[in-house]
Amino acid sequence: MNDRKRISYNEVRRVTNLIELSNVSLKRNGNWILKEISWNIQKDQHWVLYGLNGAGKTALLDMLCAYYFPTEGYVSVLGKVFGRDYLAEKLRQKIGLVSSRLQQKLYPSDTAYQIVLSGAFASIGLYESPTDEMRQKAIGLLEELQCLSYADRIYETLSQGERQRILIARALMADPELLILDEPTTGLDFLAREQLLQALETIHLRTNAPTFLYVTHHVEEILPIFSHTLLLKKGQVFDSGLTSEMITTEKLSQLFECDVNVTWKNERASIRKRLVNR
Ligand SMILES: Nc1ncnc2c1ncn2[C@@H]1O[C@H](COP(=O)(O)OP(=O)(O)OP(=O)(O)O)[C@@H](O)[C@H]1O
Repeated sequence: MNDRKRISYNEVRRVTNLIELSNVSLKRNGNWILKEISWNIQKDQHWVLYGLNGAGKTALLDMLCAYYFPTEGYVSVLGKVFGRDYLAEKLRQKIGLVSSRLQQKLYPSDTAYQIVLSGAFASIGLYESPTDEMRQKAIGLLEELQCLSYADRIYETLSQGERQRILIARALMADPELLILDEPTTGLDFLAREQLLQALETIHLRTNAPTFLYVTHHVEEILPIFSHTLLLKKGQVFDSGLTSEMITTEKLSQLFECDVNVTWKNERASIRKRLVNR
């Protein structure tokens, strides 16, 4: 008799799903901020989380990083089931996070190099002695992201574009399985924005590239590498699926409840509000 362990469909599904949310709702201070969110992210997919101000993007990210626990529903991130497995710290070490909120927590007097190195320990500030291997890796990342020329500069003296690159290098120090970029182009001019997006395309080509989750309210930032998009509206999933099917004139006009025109050129989208004929 074959007594090999039978692998159930659910087990297989949970191995390929990097993130799985099923009917997730979140209540804060008496308000439902997220309502019945169901969302699966598989290892070979790169997602955009798209929604207007106040849609619930930050709340959703905070949940994925185990800062919030769902009021209702099932959440599994990188194989850790919320409520069953011990989470928070260990999980966050496997998630690279680039966000303006993280930027505010960093010590502004640290050098860019120190901030990148601190990513190896997932710490704010550098309290442990980095190994030679970590130092080499940090230098390699600074080189890859074209930040070597300002590696010894104090972080607060860097431009916003330079800071974001440093944060990406820091996030990659721990070889994350998931890289969350929360509106990483805020405050960047269009050239700095394009340079940052180009850096993401380069990271995507690495052999151990993480899965991307890119949060934005600008369709112009959606790169061809972002295969899937979730449209979030008022704390609920408006729709989700292939980016080419989500970022369309029809879909976004419904999402915004106003007539917009979405055009695609060279695999990049742009959006305009449709003018009313006078
Ligand atoms: N702790 C809280 N208590 C009550 N309401 C909250 C709390 N946190 C967030 N909210 C509300 O939930 C809604 C979603 O907020 P969230 O910050 O997640 O939106 P967002 O999509 O990230 O917006 P933005 O693009 O402007 O950053 C907002 O109306 C916000 O006021």
